[in-house]
Amino acid sequence: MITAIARSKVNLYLHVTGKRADGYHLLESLVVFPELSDRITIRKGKELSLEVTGPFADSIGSTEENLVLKAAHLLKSESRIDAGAHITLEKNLPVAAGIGGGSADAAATLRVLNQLWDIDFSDDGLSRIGLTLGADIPACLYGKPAIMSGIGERISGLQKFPKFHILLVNSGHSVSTRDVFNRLRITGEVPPAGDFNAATTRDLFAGLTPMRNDLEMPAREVVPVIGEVLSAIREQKGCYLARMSGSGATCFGLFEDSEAAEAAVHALRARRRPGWWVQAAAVGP
Ligand SMILES: C[C@](O)(CO)[C@H](O)COP(=O)(O)OP(=O)(O)OC[C@H]1O[C@@H](n2ccc(N)nc2=O)[C@H](O)[C@@H]1O
Ligand SMILES: Nc1ncnc2c1ncn2[C@@H]1O[C@H](COP(=O)(O)OP(=O)(O)OP(=O)(O)O)[C@@H](O)[C@H]1O
Repeated sequence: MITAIARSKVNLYLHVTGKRADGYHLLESLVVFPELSDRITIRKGKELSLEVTGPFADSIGSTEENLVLKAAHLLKSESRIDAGAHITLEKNLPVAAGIGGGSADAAATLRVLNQLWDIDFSDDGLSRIGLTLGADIPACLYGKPAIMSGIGERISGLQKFPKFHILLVNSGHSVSTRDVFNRLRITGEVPPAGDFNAATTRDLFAGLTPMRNDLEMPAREVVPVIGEVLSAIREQKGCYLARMSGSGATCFGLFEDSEAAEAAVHALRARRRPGWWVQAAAVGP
């Protein structure tokens, strides 16, 4: 039996730099992986099966459509292996929330089954398979601070990266990534790429300030309450910057120390609207 954590993904900025002929968008994004995660447990078995538990188990669609099972079936066919597995997914992260939950789960499944089934695919091989299921899967397979580009397949790790704390707030409204990209109108200049091999937290936060998330405006058309969430985060003492992650609707605030981030969690939980999910976590190199 192998247990693996599937960490949330946050896009600290996300610039859309172009569009491919097939409709997929070219991106440049700094991704990090806060210590908030789903959990995958896999045991060897004859068939492939999945059980979903945890606070957000009921938010996912059918088991057959779960990215965990899709990843397992794909790995099985790509490796032509005759094996099964019993998989349990503890779903702790909100679904369709812009923090990569499904992609993180699929990435963890590929990694664990590659080991459990003795397949020995390389990281690049797993990444190529993962990309066919979701553009965020290569980044989630890498799992460390990185600049993501292309449609998500190009991952460039950062050599130096400081530690900080992140506040995550989701209003409970799920967002379709496809819908948000479809609403996007590409206009204006893309801010120049920064150097994010930052030694200090202050340098990192300062470098992020002129950046943006180009998906915020289209996501706010679908979920207007994102504006209220961002304001509520910005009001918190010690919050350096607030922004939306991925295609939304989860928004984040950046803090230098854990005390300020935890105080913000308490303050927001005390006054939150029903259904708001509020968490804080460390982010590190
Ligand atoms: C927004 C991000 O979360 C940023 O990290 C990702 O780009 C989205 O990754 P994902 O959820 O794994 O996305 P996918 O499941 O591959 O794609 C969902 C839909 O989003 C659109 N899509 C996705 C990624 C991308 N680079 N360009 C796109 O236009 C496509 O319409 C696609 O059909
Ligand atoms: N294991 C899974 N966890 C979450 N969602 C899943 C899973 N498997 C399939 N899905 C489906 O995938 C869709 C997107 O969910 P997910 O939570 O990955 O979105 P997201 O957080 O917006 O991801 P991203 O940040 O990569 O765009 C949902 O419609 C959900 O029903």
